[in-house]
Parts: sequence; structure tokens; C-alpha cells
Amino acid sequence: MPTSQQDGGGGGGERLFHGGAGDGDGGVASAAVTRQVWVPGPVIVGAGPSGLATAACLKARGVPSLVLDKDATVAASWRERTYERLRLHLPRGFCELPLAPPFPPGTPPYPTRDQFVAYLDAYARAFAVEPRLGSRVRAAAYDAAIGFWRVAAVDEAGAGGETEFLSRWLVVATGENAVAAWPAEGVGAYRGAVMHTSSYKRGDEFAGKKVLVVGCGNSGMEVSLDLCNNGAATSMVVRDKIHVLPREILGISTFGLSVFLLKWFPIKWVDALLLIFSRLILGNIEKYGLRRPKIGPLQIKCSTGKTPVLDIGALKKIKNGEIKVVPAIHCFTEDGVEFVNGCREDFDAVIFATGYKSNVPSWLKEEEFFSESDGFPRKAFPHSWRGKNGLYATGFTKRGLQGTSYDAAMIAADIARRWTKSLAGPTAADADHHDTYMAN
Ligand SMILES: Cc1cc2nc3c(=O)[nH]c(=O)nc-3n(C[C@H](O)[C@H](O)[C@H](O)COP(=O)(O)OP(=O)(O)OC[C@H]3O[C@@H](n4cnc5c(N)ncnc54)[C@H](O)[C@@H]3O)c2cc1C
Ligand SMILES: NC(=O)C1=CN([C@@H]2O[C@H](COP(=O)(O)OP(=O)(O)OC[C@H]3O[C@@H](n4cnc5c(N)ncnc54)[C@H](OP(=O)(O)O)[C@@H]3O)[C@@H](O)[C@H]2O)C=CC1
Ligand SMILES: O=C(O)C(=O)Cc1c[nH]c2ccccc12
Repeated sequence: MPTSQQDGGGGGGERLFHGGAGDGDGGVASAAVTRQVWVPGPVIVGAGPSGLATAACLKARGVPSLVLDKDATVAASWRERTYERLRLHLPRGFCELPLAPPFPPGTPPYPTRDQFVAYLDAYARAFAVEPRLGSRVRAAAYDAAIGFWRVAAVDEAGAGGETEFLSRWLVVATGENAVAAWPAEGVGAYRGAVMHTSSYKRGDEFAGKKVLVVGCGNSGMEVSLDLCNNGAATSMVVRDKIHVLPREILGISTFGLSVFLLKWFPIKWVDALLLIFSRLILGNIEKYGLRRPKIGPLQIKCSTGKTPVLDIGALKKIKNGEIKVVPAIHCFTEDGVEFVNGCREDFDAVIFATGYKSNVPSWLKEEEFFSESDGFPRKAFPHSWRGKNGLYATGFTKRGLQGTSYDAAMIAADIARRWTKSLAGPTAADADHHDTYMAN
């Protein structure tokens, strides 16, 4: 598949490094390897907002890159794994990617999924980022003997052959939401329909059905609302304490207001203010089974990454009883569930809104920078973007698209410095300096 990187003399030129499978210490090649390709610039794994933003920032600094994605389009998480009526829940200004013009005139304050996808398509076009699509990275490891990352990608679009890319830099951009998280217990003998919110598209197929939504983060709340608007009898499992905030306070986005206030006041004060406003706007939500944590919403977001619910209408349905709040599930029965309070209820379908996981441990053979337990960088924002030996991570800050923009800018600046040096030709002194620099 021709790419602009090849055309432009950048990453991914189909230049055979040498024949046969890699055999270095850090080798990731399998018997199925058909060829090896040397990539002059970084290899970026993932063509979502994080991968695209990093490729664009690199390009702006004159560094070519090769973006790989397992799916057939850019921004596949948004295109394929979100529901139709989804809108960004942060105002558009907080969801723009670096170096790009704002959303086109006429875009609403909270763009729809399709508008965001169109924005990402236009962004990729504007920076001529043409990822190699249908390329699933199966394994990647640093080969210390040659100082290169070996990245083995399965060609899912073609006959299933494998290419091993060799690059000095590896940027992990596979995201915080790479795979659906399901409860380990499973659904036992339950015979009804089961899905995860990442496969949920629209509510009309559930009209007239009894549906149980498991989980009450932003996905659980929004899918419950959508189901309800489509005539499904909806129950939502709330097993723990949660913060629900109005999406807007006095016509200003709650997120924007928080960002502004945090410039002036400590986070505890801002949280206290948000909770006062939430109480005035939403009332006492504890009455409806939504108990608030003792710690404030922004403090929780900062320390754990758990996003407060930004309410777009589910709370009204909870208050009027159209969405029923139910406790944690004790076990599944053939036709429904038994809750921890001993009550049993039948459901036609169960939708798990139980969140997502990183998939990094399944393919990256590295455990110093990335934790093998959760697949996130061990260091938190603002230090989560750079590891050792030319390894980088973008989009793992738990700070949404703003975190992505920060990472992209930092990574591009760092690689551009090394790129300029590498054009001058590596020397032993450079290698020493490289190690020292990385250790800082
Ligand atoms: C429903 C939803 C709504 C959100 N709304 C907002 C919002 O309003 N504002 C905000 O700031 N943030 C929001 N976020 C958070 C975050 O901004 C998005 O999840 C965003 O898509 C993250 O971008 P990303 O590029 O890091 O990850 P993704 O968009 O998930 O992109 C990762 C890419 O990596 C590819 N990939 C994964 N594994 C491999 C592999 N092994 N080989 C090759 N390719 C691979 C995937 O196919 C995918 O294309 C939302 C998240 C979700 C789930
Ligand atoms: N419009 C938008 O922009 C939207 C944005 N998003 C974003 O996408 C990201 C992912 O959100 P989401 O998919 O909601 O995932 P989250 O991880 O935020 O929420 C998962 C929820 O599932 C609950 N849960 C997990 N396991 C179980 C279980 N076994 N039984 C009962 N409950 C369970 C969790 O409860 P507990 O706390 O007890 O573990 C939590 O409430 C977030 O950043 C979110 O803000 C999502 C939807 C829409
Ligand atoms: O959509 C998300 O989950 C985000 O991560 C966006 C986001 C970053 N910081 C926040 C604080 C409160 C609510 C949402 C976010």
C-alpha cells in the first residue's frame, strides 16, 4: 500500500533492511514474517486523535513518521465503537488538536460524533498523514544490539502476512480505551442478549424491551438515556459512589468553568463550588441512589483518572423513574439477574457500560515504562509521555484530548531534536549523551 511517507521519502519506505526474519535479542518476528522495513522516522501505533496529532506535530517539525492502525480507517474508535447520538461532552475548544484551525463555522458547542470524525479526517488530510491501515501491531520490542525498535505488524487487509518495521523511535498511541472491559465473572447461564457499550449503536432495536445497563459512568448514563428515549424499559446498575455534575452551570460548560477557576483557586475550593452549583441545579441526587464520594470530582479525576458524569439528561429520567437505579449484581440467572439485595428481575438484554482497558501489555514487550498490570505508563501526567530508548506514549494522561495535545507537542519536540542530530550522523559521543539525556 503506497503511503505519503513513502512518497515523501519519510517513514515506511518499502526498503528491505535485509532478507529473512529478524534474529536479534529483541526480535519479535514470527515465522510468518515476509519482509523487514526500515523506517527513517518514528513508528506510531494507532491512528486515533493521539497518533494523528503526534504525526502532525512531527511533520510540522520536518520529521516523517509511519502511523500503523489495525482498523480500516483513521479514528476507528470514534467511527466504529461509539453510538450514533454521541456528542463530545467537553466544549469543542477543548477537543481541538494541535496546529489545526478550529472546528468549521456552524459547528455546535458540543460537536456530534460525525462532526468530530469529519474533523479528524480533515486533520489527517491537512497534515497529509496517511496511516498504513489494516496493520495490527502484534508485538514490539527494543533490540539493544542494533538500537532499533522491532515492530511486527500483521497485514489484516491482505493475506495476513507480517511486516517487521525497524525504527529508532516507537510512539504508543493505542489509547486508554483499546479494549472493552467486562466483569471477570461473566454472565453465567444468562440467555438474553449481551453487549458492551462500545458495540451499542442505537436504541430502536431495544424498543419495548427490558434492558439492564451495568455501570454508571458517562457511557452507562448516556446509553441509558438513549435506550429510554427509544422506548426501552431501562434499569442501570449503580454499585458505588459517583459524582454527577451538570454539563453546564449558568450557561457555561462545567469543564470550562473548572479550568478557569483552577487558575485562581485550589482544587478543593473549586470542587466545593462545583458541588454547591450541582446541588442547586440537580438537587439532592442521593435520594435516587446516586451517593456522592467524600472527595470532590476534580480531585478524584486528578488522582485516579475517573471522570465525573457530565449529565446530558439521564438524571431527569432517573428522577421521574424512567431510568430505574438498581444495586450491584450478585449473579446472573437464565433470564436476568439477582441483585445483591436478593431481588431477582428478568431482562431481555444486558449492556455492559463497564469501561475500557489499555491493550499495551498484549503487544509491547517492555515493562519498565509501561505497567504490565494496567498497560498505562507508570509515571503520571505530565511525565507519562517519554520512556527510554526512544519509547513514547501519547493519550495515556487520563486528561482527554487536551492530554493528547500536550503529549503530541512534547514528543514531537523531543524526537525532532534527536532527528536533527541523527541526520548529522551518530557518533559514540552521541550515544553516551542519548543515554544520559534519557535518564534525566
Ligand atoms: C465515548 C467516549 C467519548 C469521549 N469524549 C471525549 C470528549 O468529549 N473530550 C475529550 O477530551 N475526551 C473524550 N474522550 C476520551 C478520549 O479523548 C478519546 O478516547 C480519544 O479517542 C482518545 O484518542 P486516542 O487516539 O488516544 O485513542 P483511540 O481513539 O482509541 O485510538 C487508538 C487507535 O489505536 C488503534 N490500535 C489499537 N491497538 C492497535 C494495535 N495493536 N495495532 C495497531 N493499531 C492499534 C485503534 O484501532 C485506534 O484507532 C472520550 C472517550 C470515549 C470512549
Ligand atoms: N459524551 C462523551 O463525551 C462521553 C465520554 N465518555 C468517556 O469515555 C471514557 C470511558 O467511560 P465509560 O465507558 O463510562 O467507563 P468508566 O470507566 O468511566 O465507567 C465504568 C463504570 O462501570 C462501573 N462498573 C465496572 N464494573 C462493574 C461491575 N462489575 N458492576 C457494576 N458496575 C461496574 C464502574 O463503577 P465503579 O466506579 O464502581 O468501578 C463505572 O461506573 C470516560 O473517560 C468517559 O468520560 C464516555 C461516554 C460518553
Ligand atoms: O471524557 C473524558 O473522560 C475526559 O477525560 C475529558 C476530561 C478531562 N478532564 C475532565 C474533567 C472532568 C470531566 C471530563 C474530563
